[in-house]
Amino acid sequence: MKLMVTGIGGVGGYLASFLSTYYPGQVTLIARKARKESLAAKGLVLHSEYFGEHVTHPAVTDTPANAGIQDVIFVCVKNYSLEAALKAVIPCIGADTIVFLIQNGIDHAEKAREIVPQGHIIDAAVYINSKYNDDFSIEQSGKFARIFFGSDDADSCRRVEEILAHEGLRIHNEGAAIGTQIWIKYITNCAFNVITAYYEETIGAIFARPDGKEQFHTLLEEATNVGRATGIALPEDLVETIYGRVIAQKNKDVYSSLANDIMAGRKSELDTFSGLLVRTAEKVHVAVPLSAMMYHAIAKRIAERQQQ
Ligand SMILES: NC(=O)C1=CN([C@@H]2O[C@H](COP(=O)(O)OP(=O)(O)OC[C@H]3O[C@@H](n4cnc5c(N)ncnc54)[C@H](OP(=O)(O)O)[C@@H]3O)[C@@H](O)[C@H]2O)C=CC1
Ligand SMILES: CC(C)(CO)C(=O)C(=O)O
Repeated sequence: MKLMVTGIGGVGGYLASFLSTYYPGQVTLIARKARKESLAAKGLVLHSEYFGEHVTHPAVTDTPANAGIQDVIFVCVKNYSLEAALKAVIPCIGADTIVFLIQNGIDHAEKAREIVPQGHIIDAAVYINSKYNDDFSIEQSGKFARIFFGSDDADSCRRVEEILAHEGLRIHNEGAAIGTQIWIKYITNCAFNVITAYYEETIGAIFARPDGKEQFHTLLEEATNVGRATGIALPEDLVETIYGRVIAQKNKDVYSSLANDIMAGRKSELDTFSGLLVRTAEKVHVAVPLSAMMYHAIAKRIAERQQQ
């Protein structure tokens, strides 16, 4: 079997370590420059609270075409890198190749369909806290790594389910109903990622603010209202379910991928979250005042920092 992972950061690094543990000799990583050199020289190093310590040695290349047609390509880049990453792996996509997308957001599958000439696209929503370190090792914190995935192609979903059914990942094959999970994750991100980026504080510190929990709840409500207005089927008690889950979360000493990127001065997925939410809200005539306020405030802060 030929498995490829492109985007060897927090999420892709974890998944690549998981895959190369169970499928040694069958995994190729797509990485560039210093990351590629490091992965080739030292292997892929994972420090994971959930999966343990692993050093694996999958093949690494910055020239995907050399790896040939793949069975599954896991695309783990940020939303804004999707187009470039997909175009680079087109030579590896045959008629039967599964292109498994792991991005936060709601528009990446549609974008991917326009780029990928053949094969089968599977969309996924991942719940994990993982990042890459300066030495390109991967650090996963928390006792969970969960993936919901699906598409209307049941055969491809079953093939991926068989590949991923191992300790170190909790998997949920949602089939054609994946859109609901994509929106549930998106709503979570439009609250969790945006509020941690707005305050540049951990979710625990935000909940200790007098209005922190209420603001988090309002962000969930706003995003849920937008989702429903677009016609997506969402559970009746969704806001309370997500709110309750995050309130009950044991480790609250965490930011989000968005907050981490903004605080580190890196390019971010702000537009993927509140930017797109605010634009969609306008189209479907739903008021999202808190999301809009936080979006504009964060965007302004990023622009000001870039000018300094
Ligand atoms: N991190 C987390 O805990 C979570 C992240 N997510 C989502 O998962 C997705 C991935 O996030 P995350 O893993 O954090 O991202 P990272 O920034 O950690 O990693 C992205 C990786 O993609 C690489 N990359 C960028 N462009 C290309 C390209 N054209 N070809 C090949 N590789 C490329 C980058 O390498 P380079 O240095 O070469 O640019 C980097 O290694 C995002 O949509 C995020 O929102 C979801 C849940 C949790
Ligand atoms: C929900 C959360 C915070 C962790 O899975 C996330 O998706 C992110 O950090 O991007």
